[in-house]
Amino acid sequence: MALAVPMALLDESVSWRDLAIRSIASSIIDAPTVRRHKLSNTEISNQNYVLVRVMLENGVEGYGEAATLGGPRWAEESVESIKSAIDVYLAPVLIGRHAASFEENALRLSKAASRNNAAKAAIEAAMFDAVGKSLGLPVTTLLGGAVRSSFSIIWALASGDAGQEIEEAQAKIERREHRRFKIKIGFAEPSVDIQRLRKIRTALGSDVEIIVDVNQGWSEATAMRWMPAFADLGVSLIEQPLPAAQIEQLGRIAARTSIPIMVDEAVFTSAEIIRAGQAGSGSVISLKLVKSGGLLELKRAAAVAGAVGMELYGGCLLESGIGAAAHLAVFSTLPKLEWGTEQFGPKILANDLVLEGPTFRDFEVHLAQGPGLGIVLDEERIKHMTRTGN
Ligand SMILES: O=C(O)C[C@H]1C=CC(=O)O1
Ligand SMILES: [Mn+2]
Repeated sequence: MALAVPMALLDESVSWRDLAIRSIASSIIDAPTVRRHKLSNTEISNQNYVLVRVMLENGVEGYGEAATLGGPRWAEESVESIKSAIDVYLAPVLIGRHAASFEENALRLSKAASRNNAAKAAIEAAMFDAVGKSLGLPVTTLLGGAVRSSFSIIWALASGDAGQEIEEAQAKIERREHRRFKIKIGFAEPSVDIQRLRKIRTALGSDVEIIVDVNQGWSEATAMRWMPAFADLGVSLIEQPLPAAQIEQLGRIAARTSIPIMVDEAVFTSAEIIRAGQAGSGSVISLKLVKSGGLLELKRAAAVAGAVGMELYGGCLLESGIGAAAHLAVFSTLPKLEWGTEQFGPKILANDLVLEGPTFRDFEVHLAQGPGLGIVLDEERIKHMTRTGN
């Protein structure tokens, strides 16, 4: 099939050849976190990413990042599987192709490998970054234009130690960084989680927003028994209480609770979003690049979710400033984003991977500025954190 030349390239200063993909390189990064982060099914004190570098014929390099959480635990992809999917199956189908043919490139990626969403999203983010930098345009412009440049930003409390979590939350409020909190639960009995939450609620007061993420840790029976106690503590949202596959069961508990349910691990594809919508499984959806498999697909997921009546929440998988910039670029173009975002990942890292990227102030995260994703990598730090020997 002949490749169409995008209109922007009729500007003779950037030729078709300039935007051809010369190389795609991937590397594994192990980045320590400032503290232990616990989920119902795993815990980390090191975040693992695959950093993707797409080099164009004009010498411009774009960056993307695939995040994981606890190896192949949060989802089936691990940094090792992502790197080999990119190197062996995905990169080869894009070399020499036009980087700005985003839809066609996404089709080629989906023909080369099914799912592998984190890997595909990282490559697509890097292509957007490289093309944006080449054209002198922010990625948001390539995605249809931003309707917001800053977002209300949620922080996750996840050490499991109420005293530590209260101190951490109070410091975040004091520094005007966060006043909305998502608390990870489900690694202890609900009665223990309730005690922990009660301490946090008492210390922080009733004005502070509290969301809980169970990460699939409960059964339907446990949820039915304990959700009223969480409602009494003023929890505003319960994320993924049941195992991902239990869409109908989730629908049954959603119908019985006064707390909105957010679907996370249960919905990756648009078809899954529609199924969840039909089953009434949740009234809010967490949007993530590792689930959608690309920036354009995330926009479609948001539209489908909106059409089945779900409100939108800008999710994360503890991305660094690289992945956060890509998420915020897409989130900024969504007509609605009712719940703001939890793209706090750069702040959970002992050292972020970027020198310039999204910034955090006044309880908001602000879009990175400049062409492409607006990020500048901290190459020195990245060199230290790059895994060698693979
Ligand atoms: O939402 C998840 O399940 C994954 C992740 C995002 C924030 C956090 O604390 O954990
Ligand atoms: Mn979640």
